[in-house]
Amino acid sequence: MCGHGKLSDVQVHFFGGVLSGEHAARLLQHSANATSGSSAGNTSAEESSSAEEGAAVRGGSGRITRKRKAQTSFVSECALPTSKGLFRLRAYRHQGRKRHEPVVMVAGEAKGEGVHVRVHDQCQTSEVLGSQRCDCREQLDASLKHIQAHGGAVIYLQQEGRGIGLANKVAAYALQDGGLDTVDANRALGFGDDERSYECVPFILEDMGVSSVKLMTNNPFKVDSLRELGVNVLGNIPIVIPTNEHNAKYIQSKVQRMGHLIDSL
Ligand SMILES: Nc1nc2c(ncn2[C@@H]2O[C@H](COP(=O)(O)OP(=O)(O)OP(=O)(O)O)[C@@H](O)[C@H]2O)c(=O)[nH]1
Repeated sequence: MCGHGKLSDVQVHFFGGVLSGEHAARLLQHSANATSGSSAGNTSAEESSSAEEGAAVRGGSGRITRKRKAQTSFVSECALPTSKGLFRLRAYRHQGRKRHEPVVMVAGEAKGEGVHVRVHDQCQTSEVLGSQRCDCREQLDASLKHIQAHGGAVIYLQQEGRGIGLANKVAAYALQDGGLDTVDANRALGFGDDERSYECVPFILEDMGVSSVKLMTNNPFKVDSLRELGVNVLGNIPIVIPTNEHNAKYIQSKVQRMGHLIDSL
């Protein structure tokens, strides 16, 4: 990208404005790296490359790339006492388009038909740093409390920022500080609206002996994605979290632009 010209020549146009100079160049480089699969320099924190895996294939560009077979494996399980009660924590490793380590919090008998399951994606800004820009931490807390009461599982995936990674999410937040909503901010950075993949979930459920689920979510796209992967989703359990002054616009964007429903799907 920067083979010709100077950084100061680079401009990124986005809804409502133009970024220029080194910042724009860096954002474009991030976007290119993050969308180029396993090439070196990937910027998603949870993504890593490993040349020894999979078969070498030649892409349309003539570039040799590594095509990996998606694979999930169980690693171990331990007891996990928490402020919300005692859980079992199951750890997996997944190697696919992105490499990550899914974990599952399990309470009660989580096997067979109609198990209450939440598939939750990492949000360090709220879950670790206490951000109120979103409702992710509250959704995680509510899900853990729910499975303590009813039995079930929370599958926690390292897909920060709807899969774009932590640093890119901060860049998206910066654009939202300038007026874009969560969808347009992703697009301005060159990402899709949602870059998450749930390809490890069917294996994890099968490994746990879960044959069908009631999914704790307000997101129809998540239900459709899991059904397309072969997960038997019997229905959803809405997770309704009161909004605050900092996340009201984000929640509104999730409903208006990403099809989230507050009532039953
Ligand atoms: N790119 C981006 N990611 C965000 C933003 N706010 C939260 N996230 C990420 O969004 C993911 C959670 O997705 P949500 O759309 O809030 O909810 P969901 O999981 O699709 O739907 P529910 O199951 O109903 O919670 C987590 O990975 C967060 O890190 C944002 O403004 N931009």
